[in-house]
Amino acid sequence: MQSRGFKMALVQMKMQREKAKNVLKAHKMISEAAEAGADVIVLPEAFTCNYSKFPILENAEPIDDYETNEEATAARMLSEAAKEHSVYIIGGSIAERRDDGKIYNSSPCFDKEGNLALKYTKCHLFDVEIPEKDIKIKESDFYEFGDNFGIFETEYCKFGIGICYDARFPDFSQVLCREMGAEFLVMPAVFTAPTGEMHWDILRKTRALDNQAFFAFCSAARPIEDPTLHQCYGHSSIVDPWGKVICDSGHEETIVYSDIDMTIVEECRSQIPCYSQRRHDLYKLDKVT
Ligand SMILES: NC(=O)CC(=O)C(=O)O
Repeated sequence: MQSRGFKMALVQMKMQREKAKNVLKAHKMISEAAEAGADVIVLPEAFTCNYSKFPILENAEPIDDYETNEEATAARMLSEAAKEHSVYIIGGSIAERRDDGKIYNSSPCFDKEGNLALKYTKCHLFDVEIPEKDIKIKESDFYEFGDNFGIFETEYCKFGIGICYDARFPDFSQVLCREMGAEFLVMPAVFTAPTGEMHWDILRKTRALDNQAFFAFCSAARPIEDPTLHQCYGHSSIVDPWGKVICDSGHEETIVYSDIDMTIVEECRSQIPCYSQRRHDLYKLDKVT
């Protein structure tokens, strides 16, 4: 019998420039969350470095052979922490260097035995220019595009994984939920503060509502005291399938917890039966891979 209740922790850590310090801090915060009773622990996007071009390249590491490759310090820490505390870890994201020498933005997810159960690679890269907000970012200058979907199966539910900008693509989330059975979307993120101000709240609610699923954003904390670092929005949060925000962290370094009851998904989908009332005689989702 599937267990439908669990505690989720969103680790909103403040990153520094040095990878080793970030890995150490992530381990400490994971341990704190596990000791507080969390069953599923989520980290932010790019938690090994402050989100910007040069630290990302310098801090890249392999993921697949994390058990034997000495360079895989972050992935190995996540695996060991998952096993040590017997928790699921959705490992934010790590700049992943593959054998071809190219860098990907990948989210490694570990089961309670510390096995790498999923590696999802960000498939929508944030290439945008908004002059009025002084934002010019071209992630595709330093990351390659991913091409897989991320379903992380646990005894609680299937989690659908996306990273940051992925949240802006409704059909991506719909494929995860409607085609692949995810009931809980989890997106590690470091939205810019101005774009977060404009869209974070709308996006977290609409992705939950249009899939009648739980939705979590896990951000880094905003390093206000050092303007040379990436100023992300913060506000790690969870929205339930009815569109209600059930926790929100603000922008300081913290861990936010929520007790999740997955039966709300069935309740919501049966009371407002959008799933069964879709007009597939008129339109369909087009999943191509
Ligand atoms: N940084 C991102 O990937 C996305 C973001 O900041 C936004 O969509 O806004």
